[in-house]
Amino acid sequence: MPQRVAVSDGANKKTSRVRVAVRLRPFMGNQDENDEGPCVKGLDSQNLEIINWRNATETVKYHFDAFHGEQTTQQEVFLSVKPILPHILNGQNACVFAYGPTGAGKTHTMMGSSDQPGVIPRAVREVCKLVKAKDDNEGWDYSIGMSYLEIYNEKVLDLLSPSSLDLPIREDKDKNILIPGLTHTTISCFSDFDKQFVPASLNRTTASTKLNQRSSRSHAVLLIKVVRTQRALPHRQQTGKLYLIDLAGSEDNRRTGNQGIRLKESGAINLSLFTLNKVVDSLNSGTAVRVPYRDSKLTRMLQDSLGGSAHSVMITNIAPEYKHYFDTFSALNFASKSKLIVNKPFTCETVAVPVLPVKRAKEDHEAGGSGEPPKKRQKDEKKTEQDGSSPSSHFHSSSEPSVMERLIALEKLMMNCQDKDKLSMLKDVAQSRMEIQELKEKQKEFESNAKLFSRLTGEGSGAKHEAAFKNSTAPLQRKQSAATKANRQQAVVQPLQVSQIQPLQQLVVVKKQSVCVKKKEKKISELVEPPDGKENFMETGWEFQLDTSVLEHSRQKILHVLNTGSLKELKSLQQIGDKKAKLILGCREIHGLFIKLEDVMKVEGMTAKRFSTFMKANILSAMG
Ligand SMILES: Nc1ncnc2c1ncn2[C@@H]1O[C@H](COP(=O)(O)OP(=O)(O)OP(=O)(O)O)[C@@H](O)[C@H]1O
Repeated sequence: MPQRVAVSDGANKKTSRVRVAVRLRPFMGNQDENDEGPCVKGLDSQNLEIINWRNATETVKYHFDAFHGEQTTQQEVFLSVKPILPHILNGQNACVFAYGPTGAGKTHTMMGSSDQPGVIPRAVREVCKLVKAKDDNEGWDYSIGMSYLEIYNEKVLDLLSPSSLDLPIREDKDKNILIPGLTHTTISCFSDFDKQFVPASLNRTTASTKLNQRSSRSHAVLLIKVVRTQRALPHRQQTGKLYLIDLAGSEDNRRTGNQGIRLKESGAINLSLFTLNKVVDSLNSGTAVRVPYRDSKLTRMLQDSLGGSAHSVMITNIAPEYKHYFDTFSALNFASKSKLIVNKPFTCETVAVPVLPVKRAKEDHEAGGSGEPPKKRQKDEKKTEQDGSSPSSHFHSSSEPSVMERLIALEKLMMNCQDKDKLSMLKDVAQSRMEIQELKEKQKEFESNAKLFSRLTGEGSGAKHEAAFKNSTAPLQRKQSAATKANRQQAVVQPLQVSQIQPLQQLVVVKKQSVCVKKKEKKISELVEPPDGKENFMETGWEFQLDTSVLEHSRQKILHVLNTGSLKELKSLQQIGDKKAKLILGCREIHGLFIKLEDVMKVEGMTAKRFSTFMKANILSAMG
């Protein structure tokens, strides 16, 4: 039985850094309603600058392994990829992926068109050429095979044999990623590949969105496998894999206008890209206990390509128009982070006679930061923070009213935190985004079930069931039917007469129209949380006993702290610790200011019950 071993290749003892190239697509003037010029400009073959959003007379500069300007040809972009291809003939893995916002040119870069073929056809042609050029006297036989799949709505679908079957992703004992059941076809030349690839690409899920007429709704992954077998004993066999990936674009749904199925797809796309971000953060931290590869199918599949055993090239596609400014800025920052990931290539080999496995030098997740000098961008951003210049009017586009707030919040957040905090905060933000998305999905599912339910139960009983449904969704929507309101008012009076509330009477004595609070020595936050966790009158309508103006004043005070408070000020709120305070800051960055107090339930872990406890503690505290 052949045994698979991982042997370190003498020629590749050095680590291999992810090479990051940035490609700027040509300006599409007619798409820019305000007819402004480009916001990004190339400086030379490695450097570019983007307008500083704080002051349009300044720019922020970035340095990458390669910068491809608007006039770059497909062949020139391919030259960034070409050097990694020979490795797959030596049993090593390589990966090329196009990353960037929707409509920025990823599919153009990877697939291209018949007259302007992209990286994928050029790379496959090159691999075929390299295999053909191998000297017979070296004593190895080569075979090339291909698989092609898409990750659509977190499902792995075979594009060569389309079906709705969600294929599993597995890992072998050498940490190679495998997809059992995925079609694998042998190809002997480029035209063999082309015959399979072109029709299979039509199976990929695409749709029209406001930002791209033919937007990829999935991540497309082409796998080219080169197996070489030694003719003589011990018939060593080496397998090299090349992943060529056209990622779906990150989407801001306020601008795509996505709804229904498009919105669901977008949720899955953004979720997997957020996870990709988290993986990059973990790898960069170098001390991560666990790199969250398994949190999305995309990152699970890229596990042996990012921070793993592959030679990788990331092509970040960006668009020059002002309306894409925020996406461009985020994509450039992500690309900057990715420069720090170091891969450790090794050769995968099987032999005909049993040999003891050679232990891989280190675990994948140890391939952390390379200790590159701090990015100049950060320095530039700091400089602009100090000068306090006013934001450019360019960004007050009517189509994107909150971009400025998001940028300001993001920057403020980054500036206020220590490096370690920054990292954990970024992780928290990504985590919250994921959870928010999941909650939204659940809520939608719940709503449609409820609608179906009320339809099934008929007209007469409909209102009753609807009321029941409204009650059960109350923690998310904070809307109350008249029926529930009445119940709550009752609850104000009733509990005062029963013994269960005895401990709380010691805490607060509240009369209508006037407020009188008697406190014992204990901390409010300790007292408002009943020890047995049961609901009591404090949980069900206590605020109705307070003077409305006092109550409103306290609520405004809390809202003000939530919206403007620094980390320290947030932590001074009752029930808010360090982690929650960071999550609130993160939530502010994603969703903007909290319009009403109930919006704080968007924060991860802030359930309706916790929110109610939080409110009680803080209102009582605000009242002194
Ligand atoms: N370098 C380029 N030269 C000419 N046209 C380009 C270039 N890059 C992109 N385009 C054009 O811009 C449009 C959007 O590009 P493309 O579909 O490749 O974007 P994308 O990033 O793949 O978007 P999505 O994530 O929505 O799939 C297409 O019409 C494409 O032909």
